[in-house]
Amino acid sequence: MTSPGPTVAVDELCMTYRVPVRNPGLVAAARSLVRRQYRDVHAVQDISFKVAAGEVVGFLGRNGAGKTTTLKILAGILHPTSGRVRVLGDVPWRRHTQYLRAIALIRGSQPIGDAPELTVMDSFRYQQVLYDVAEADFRQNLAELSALLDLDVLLRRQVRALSLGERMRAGLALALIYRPKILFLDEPTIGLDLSAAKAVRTFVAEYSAQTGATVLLTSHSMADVESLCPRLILVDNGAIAFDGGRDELSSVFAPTKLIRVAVTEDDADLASYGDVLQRDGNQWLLRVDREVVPTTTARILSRFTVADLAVEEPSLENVMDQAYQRLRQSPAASRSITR
Ligand SMILES: Nc1ncnc2c1ncn2[C@@H]1O[C@H](COP(=O)(O)OP(=O)(O)OP(=O)(O)O)[C@@H](O)[C@H]1O
Repeated sequence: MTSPGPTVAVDELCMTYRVPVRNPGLVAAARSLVRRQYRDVHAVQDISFKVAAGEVVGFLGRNGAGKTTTLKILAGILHPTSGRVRVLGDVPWRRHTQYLRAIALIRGSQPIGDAPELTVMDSFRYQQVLYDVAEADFRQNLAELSALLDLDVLLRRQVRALSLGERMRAGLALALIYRPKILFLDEPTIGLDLSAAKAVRTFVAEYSAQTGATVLLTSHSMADVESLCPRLILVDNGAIAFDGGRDELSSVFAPTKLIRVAVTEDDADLASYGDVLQRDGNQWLLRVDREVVPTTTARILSRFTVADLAVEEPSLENVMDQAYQRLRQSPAASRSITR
């Protein structure tokens, strides 16, 4: 398989689901037997983006934005309604064996396969056969993954008896035993406790750094996004609302910064320098428009005796909250529901 150009190239991708609709009640149920009505849900509308080899990209958006649908198309599970996609130079939904052996889709909601009666070790052996992993590679990969994900204690247990966090650890290792070049991670830390989520993040970062794997990650956890993704693609109503770096996202969607300042004067009043978010004695937390930060700090420094001053970016959570509020008022694309 050759891979000319970007690792992932998505061009004008659209996906429409046709879903049956009916009014509640017995009469409507009987009527729907004779004449079924449908509506179209445009889950993905004209999405285009590229991802280079080794990039770790956060694919973000509100509930129902179209993230999982896009990842399923990239992973070859869904055939899109229209558009062009190349991943590693291949068309995902053709499901070439070579392609399926180069990618992994890992879903936090269903981290492990369909055979809960197998032990974890049997699941690994099954995966080895399925993905044609040579015995020596299998042993080496399993040893490395076991050490990183603390799997030894799980290998002889039945999949059905694992907790969610244990399933996620085992699921990640199962997906990576064949060393995929691309990871599609759909909410990999959903439902995990703090330390389990941190372990998954650390592991994903190490895997991509060690192997140069490309990662496309959806998550509602800003801790995941913050620690893993230098680049963010924000989708809304099935369309791309933003594609760029974290700082750029802040400047687009959060037009303010925070100035944290401590002055020595007891009677100082800084209320006229910005919105006062907090005041604790001589310490003030002010919110000011981004473009006036330099002049505001200069004015504060010249007017007061400043003991400490720091300019802070709003947290990613805050930026995303502002982005979602903005998109709620003016969606990136208005999803048309046709009947
Ligand atoms: N199999 C399906 N049949 C019909 N509609 C679907 C199907 N799967 C998803 N949808 C609809 O497509 C839209 C996008 O769904 P998708 O699961 O891609 O969103 P998401 O961004 O992953 O959301 P979340 O953050 O809640 O997981 C939603 O309106 C959803 O209801």
